[in-house]
Amino acid sequence: MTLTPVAPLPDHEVRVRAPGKINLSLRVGPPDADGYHVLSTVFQAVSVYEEVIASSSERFELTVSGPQAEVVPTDEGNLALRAARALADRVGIDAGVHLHLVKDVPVAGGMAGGSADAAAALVACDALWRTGLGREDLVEIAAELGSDVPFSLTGHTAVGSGRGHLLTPALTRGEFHWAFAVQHRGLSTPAVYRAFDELHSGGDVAEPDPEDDVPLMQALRAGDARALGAALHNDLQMAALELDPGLAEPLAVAEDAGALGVVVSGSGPTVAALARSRQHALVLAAAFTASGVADRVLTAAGPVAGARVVSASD
Ligand SMILES: C[C@@](CO)(OP(=O)(O)O)[C@H](O)COP(=O)(O)OP(=O)(O)OC[C@H]1O[C@@H](n2ccc(N)nc2=O)[C@H](O)[C@@H]1O
Ligand SMILES: Nc1ncnc2c1ncn2[C@@H]1O[C@H](COP(=O)(O)OP(=O)(O)O)[C@@H](O)[C@H]1O
Repeated sequence: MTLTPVAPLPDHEVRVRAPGKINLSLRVGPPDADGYHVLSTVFQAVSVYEEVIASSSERFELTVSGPQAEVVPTDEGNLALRAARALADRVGIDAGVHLHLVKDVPVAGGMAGGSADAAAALVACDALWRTGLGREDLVEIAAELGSDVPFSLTGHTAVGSGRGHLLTPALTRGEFHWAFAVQHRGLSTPAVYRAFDELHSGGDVAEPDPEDDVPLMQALRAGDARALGAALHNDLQMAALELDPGLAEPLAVAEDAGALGVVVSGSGPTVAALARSRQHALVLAAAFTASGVADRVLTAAGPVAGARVVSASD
């Protein structure tokens, strides 16, 4: 494809918001030749947001603010910067960008904050540089950046297969309300997958079967929070608990406080508790706070949309 990008306008700025996610179900199969695991997962985007502000610059630059800004890499390891470079390479644009990340999604928390930043950077730079690419092109670049990045673009609720990057939208009714117990200590995603492999070194891992999530999909379609709570599932939870045994505490606190269901989010260590209502989510959050089992406590609702432009100035 030959594209002739228009030079970015000076002082042009684009703001994009992208959500964090939880895995309502995460079923993990054996690793493939590259060490990646075949997944069957159900993602839900929740109303905890990253904001990426992209502005014209001759260089690729990045600044970060938010509750854990000091632990976020600002060099080439930052997924948002990698996303901007990947898009520039794809369209052959000879320009840089300044990205400012306003982070709210927990860092290394299993809620895909870095993926949200990458998706937001793609959408922001696409608008800034007026690349003319289609949505499918952005999804393709997203999948090269990380397994969770396509979902951060898409949002809502979706079934993920392959490495988690092949998405099918899921039907849902109404809103679900969540409380999150966040740990600043974080967990490394590759380390949790390695711990999963060690726990299953006897070779007892089968290909994940989406049929196992039929009750969960029915609960989503019916908007039945109680049935959803009973169907939450995470094959990585035991591995996360092995690496961070302290996670048993927020899991127990949420159960004692009457959560409809409680699960480690993705590779953890964030613990997600499903509430009956917005009000009940505040009750669960108060239980997390009062028991001192979290460094930070959040409430949110889902599903919400994926990465979207919120404002653009010419
Ligand atoms: C566990 C999950 C569940 O949604 O999310 P997080 O908890 O990280 O948010 C994902 O599978 C994480 O996706 P993401 O964080 O994008 O992973 P990637 O950058 O693609 O890969 C990071 C590392 O995770 C492992 N990995 C990732 C995906 C996958 N299907 N199998 C894997 O084994 C590999 O060790 C890989 O080197
Ligand atoms: N934009 C970013 N925000 C946060 N972490 C990032 C970013 N880019 C790269 N990283 C690195 O990726 C790691 C995991 O990122 P994150 O997406 O927050 O967690 P998770 O994969 O658990 O959902 C971080 O510990 C950090 O070293």
